[in-house]
Amino acid sequence: MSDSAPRTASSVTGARILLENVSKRYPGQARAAVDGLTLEIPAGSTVMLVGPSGCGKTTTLKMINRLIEPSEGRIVIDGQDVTSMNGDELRRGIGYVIQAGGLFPHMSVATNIGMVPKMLGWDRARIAARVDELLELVSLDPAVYRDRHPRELSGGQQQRVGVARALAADPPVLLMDEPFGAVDPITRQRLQDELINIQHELQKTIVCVTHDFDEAVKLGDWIAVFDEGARVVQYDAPERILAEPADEFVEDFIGTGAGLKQLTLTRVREVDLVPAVTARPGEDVQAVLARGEQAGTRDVVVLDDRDRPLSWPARRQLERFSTVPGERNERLPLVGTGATLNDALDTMLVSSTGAALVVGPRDRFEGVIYVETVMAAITEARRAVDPEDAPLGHNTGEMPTVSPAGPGGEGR
Ligand SMILES: Nc1ncnc2c1ncn2[C@@H]1O[C@H](COP(=O)(O)OP(=O)(O)OP(=O)(O)O)[C@@H](O)[C@H]1O
Repeated sequence: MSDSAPRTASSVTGARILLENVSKRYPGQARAAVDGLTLEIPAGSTVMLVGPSGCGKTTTLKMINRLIEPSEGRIVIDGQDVTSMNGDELRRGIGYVIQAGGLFPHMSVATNIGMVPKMLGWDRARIAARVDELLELVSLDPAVYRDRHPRELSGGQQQRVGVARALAADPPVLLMDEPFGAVDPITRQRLQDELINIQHELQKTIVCVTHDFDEAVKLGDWIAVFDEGARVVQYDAPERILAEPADEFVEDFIGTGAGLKQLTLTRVREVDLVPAVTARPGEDVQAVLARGEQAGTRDVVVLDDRDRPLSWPARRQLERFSTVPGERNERLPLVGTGATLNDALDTMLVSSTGAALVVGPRDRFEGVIYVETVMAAITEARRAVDPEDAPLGHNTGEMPTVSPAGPGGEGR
């Protein structure tokens, strides 16, 4: 992939993608699966493709890495027309994540993750170091997981390895097709949070297909709502789609509770966290309690050697010991900094603590969030998004859906 195009920000490693007038006609089908689609995917942003079953989401996604060849039109990545380049070469530069991870069952986790780097001719030491780095990134302990086989992993862990594999050669673009469709809701929430954290760190360009509108709101910087033939009905920021759905089709698609969905728009990292006194296993309990008193906080969080929360004992519990215990409490209410306030509330409700521990990248402890903070944030007005910032998205022969009046201009 060429490096010639300017990047929008110094930290952005993703590339801009432009679909220009792209169509796909499958043999024997009367209607085009994708009909004259023009779609801009800004560098470093996450764009979610949503719409009813069969509307052309997956076809659109797979045309970007040419697993499906477009019948017409051009696809430009980072200034380079990729429609005519070698497909295998193109795919080595684009991460691809599918449901359930799509791992090769007969290969170890490390071999799965190191596949593309190996094809690119990296030496063994560099691949091994990269595998460990990526396992850390997706919150799996390399020493425990690198030699396991996919069948020895939970669904969520397989999905994490799938993400690590897609990121292996540090591609500027990540394509995801229903990446979290096969895991239970709690694991899905956790994986979404991790993806948000990873994206915060890496700033890739992500195009993601989902059936789940809440997931689109949570993960997307921009959401493209498609109707049949990948017709762009609305392409805008989640805030604006919720506040001003372009037409009844989008309204139906959003479903009920748009007001509540606003809650999914604010992330934990955007609210003020309450600091806690942290302690290490083996520390003198009285010294820790004195520190807490001095800091005026009742929360003591015990961290492991990588700053990950082990337990969150109440003062009374702690007083029963002379030194801080090192056991891990498996039922700690944890939320990621990328989690939404909605998720934070869920976590608090499930654990009935009225508060949760917030962890950042690599599960490092960041602070405590209280239910009061969430309630206060809910009452705050939603963030304003300038409609002019919305990327380009329309189909041939239609008025562009992006106008100063916003993408709703078309149908209103
Ligand atoms: N290989 C194929 N041959 C013929 N028609 C196809 C092929 N793949 C997809 N289609 C048709 O193209 C249209 C778009 O399919 P696509 O899989 O892109 O939709 P989608 O929005 O991803 O659907 P879903 O949400 O159900 O996964 C559908 O009508 C589908 O039946």
